[in-house]
Amino acid sequence: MNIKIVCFGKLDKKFFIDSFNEYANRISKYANLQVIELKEEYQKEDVVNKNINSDLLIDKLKAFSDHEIICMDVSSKNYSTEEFMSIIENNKNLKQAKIVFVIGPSDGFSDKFLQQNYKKVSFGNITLPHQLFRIILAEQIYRAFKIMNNEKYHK
Ligand SMILES: C[S@@+](CC[C@H](N)C(=O)[O-])C[C@H]1O[C@@H](n2cnc3c(N)ncnc32)[C@H](O)[C@@H]1O
Repeated sequence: MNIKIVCFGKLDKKFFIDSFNEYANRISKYANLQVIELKEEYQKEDVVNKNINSDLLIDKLKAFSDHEIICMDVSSKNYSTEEFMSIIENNKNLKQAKIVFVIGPSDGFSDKFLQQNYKKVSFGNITLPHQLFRIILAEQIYRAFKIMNNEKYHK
């Protein structure tokens, strides 16, 4: 299975980098994981930044039209760990299993972006910083594989 995480900016603290690498290593037993980091516009007005960053994402995601695109969005439907796992599990059975998870920029997504036909997933009604969220997403992907493979981890 091929899994991509499209996100903004680089992890800028050692503890973020180490934590993400830990889960990325664990995931590598089950899937090819690739992180695509986009350059975030943050120097203009918030609404302008949001539109520029969201338009960049829409453009980038055109290259992944053969992937299932999952947009991580705080305000969308809440997914339990098991529901999240089902998304990955459903893809696992496809011949060409390709998933892209999208983490938004610090100002979130524009209305235009949210109107695109992407599946949207929330991990709950708390807003996490995008760097920390990258680690939590990686942990949930790893957890999903452990559950799918009936391996001891999830409690
Ligand atoms: C700092 S948050 C953006 C906050 C922005 N005000 C919003 O409402 O989207 C950056 C990104 O992290 C991800 N994120 C943070 N918390 C999340 C959650 N609870 N569920 C899903 N995604 C989350 C989303 O992809 C979000 O676009």
